Amino acid sequence: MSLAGKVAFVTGAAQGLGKAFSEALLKKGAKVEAFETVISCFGGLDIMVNNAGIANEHNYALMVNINLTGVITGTNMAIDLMNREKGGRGGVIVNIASTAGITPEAYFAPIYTGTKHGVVGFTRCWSMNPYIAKMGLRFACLCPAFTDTQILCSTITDYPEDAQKIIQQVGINKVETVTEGFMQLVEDNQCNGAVMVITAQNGIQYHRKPHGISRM
Ligand SMILES: NC(=O)C1=CN([C@@H]2O[C@H](COP(=O)(O)OP(=O)(O)OC[C@H]3O[C@@H](n4cnc5c(N)ncnc54)[C@H](O)[C@@H]3O)[C@@H](O)[C@H]2O)C=CC1
Ligand SMILES: CCCCCC(=O)/C=C/[C@H]1C=CC(=O)[C@@H]1CCCCCCC(=O)O
Repeated sequence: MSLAGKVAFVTGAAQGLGKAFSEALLKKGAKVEAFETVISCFGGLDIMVNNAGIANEHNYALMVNINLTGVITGTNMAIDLMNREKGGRGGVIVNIASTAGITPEAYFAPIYTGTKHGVVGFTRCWSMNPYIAKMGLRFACLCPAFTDTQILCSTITDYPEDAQKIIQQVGINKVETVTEGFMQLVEDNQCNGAVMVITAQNGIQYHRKPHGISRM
């Protein structure tokens, strides 16, 4: 997908990965906008990134609301705006999960892990929907392991030694590597249903191979 002139919306773009994703999209010529103005200013939406998330095991209602309900709400709103059958231009929806959404390895974050499993399942399910080809939509899920942003300082302070052990085992991703993987998901038009895993040890890998929407 050429990104020149495309309109993107990234949730949680004030800092961390959301900010890096927005900057990478802008560099390629996309317009990164606030949701309220995408229709009035740019006539539509092409790229939706549900990125906002927190790590707070003490307030599970808030975390489920932001990490899972937020992704579902953002996806539903984007589908409405992007659906070709309803006058939209089609496009891609990228949901940001975590390796915690695939393999639970740390006992201290069961709720965070649950929300991210939800994001992976939700996104994969949409990618298999036979109607999305007509709607002109594709779906992908990005699952980074620990990455060098502020979220790392959150709830893991409750279990600093255990967290440190896991972090030492799996390492810490650079934001640049995660952004590179993210841009692959956005730019590859044939990529639907990808679940991309990014670790410091193994770099960018696909947990589930993408399938082209044309073959559905
Ligand atoms: N940094 C890491 O180790 C990893 C992060 N992730 C995921 O990546 C995503 C981005 O996180 P990071 O950039 O790392 O963390 P971060 O803490 O730097 O950024 C999170 C962003 O989400 C926004 N946000 C939080 N609650 C919000 C709300 N209610 N409404 C709107 N925005 C809200 C914040 O303002 C912030 O801009 C999250 O979904 C996180 O779970 C996934 C795997 C690893
Ligand atoms: C190997 C796990 C990588 C998890 C990457 C991630 O999303 C990290 C987020 C953490 C930042 C602060 C936290 O409290 C978050 C969760 C910490 C551990 C999650 C591990 C889940 C698991 O793999 O069991």
